[in-house]
Amino acid sequence: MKMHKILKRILEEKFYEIIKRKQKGLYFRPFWDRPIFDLKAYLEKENFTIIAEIKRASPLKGSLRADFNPVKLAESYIKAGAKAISIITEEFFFYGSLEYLAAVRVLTNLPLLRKDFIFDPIQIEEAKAFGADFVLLIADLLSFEDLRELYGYTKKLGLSALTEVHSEDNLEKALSVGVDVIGINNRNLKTLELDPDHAYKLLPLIPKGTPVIAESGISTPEEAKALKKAGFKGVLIGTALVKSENPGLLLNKMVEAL
Ligand SMILES: O=C(O)c1ccccc1NCC(=O)[C@H](O)[C@H](O)COP(=O)(O)O
Repeated sequence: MKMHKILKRILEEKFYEIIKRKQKGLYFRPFWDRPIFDLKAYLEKENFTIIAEIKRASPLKGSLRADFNPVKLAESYIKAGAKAISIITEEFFFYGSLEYLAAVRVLTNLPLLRKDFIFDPIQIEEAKAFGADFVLLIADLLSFEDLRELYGYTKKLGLSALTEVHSEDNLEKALSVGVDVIGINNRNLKTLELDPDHAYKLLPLIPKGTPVIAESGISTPEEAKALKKAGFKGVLIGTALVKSENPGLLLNKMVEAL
């Protein structure tokens, strides 16, 4: 789907308005000219990638941090050695924002993930306009046709996708679409229950050449190290970092432990 020029203009206007309001004194422009990003190649090049998440709240736990500041959090992640940053942009349940994505984009060239519930190609356009390098596509929430369309459109825009699965059926769906990076979510989106060992169970079902990221409920350096040893190419960590007294220190301990 090609973006209509009026829509593009609306997004640009919105972008400038937000930036002017929130980041006085700094110069920004939409990030349509970001280089093409290949998540699979990036994960293969890196030894192990910790994707540190900027997550203001969760539907179950509410606000995760009283002094939440996405820019400060991102700065501490960058300093601590994060290899990528995930920014939750969903507004109503996670209190996220596309503004956070744009604000982090200007801080770093690290790969940025727009983490949201993506159902429509326009959300992928937004992701690109606000500076993301890759988006989350949740196979458990999309039909085969929708996943194929959104995945294809993501690639067409020069972005990458982290395709998340929880169930074996949805893993098969993602593999038949031909996605190149899989995230296994330890959280069951039907029940919201967390099983920290779930990712280990699905890993053997994924072809060797497909990098796999373990997601949710990971909170210690030992857990990250064990996942690396088992063959995961990275982990996605939110709550444990955001709730930590010193997110940068905890992340650095994880990085050092690998
Ligand atoms: O985090 C939640 O409570 C949640 C509830 C419903 C749907 C999705 C949810 N989380 C989204 C995520 O995928 C996590 O933010 C991400 O995997 C990091 O997990 P964690 O380290 O456990 O915060």
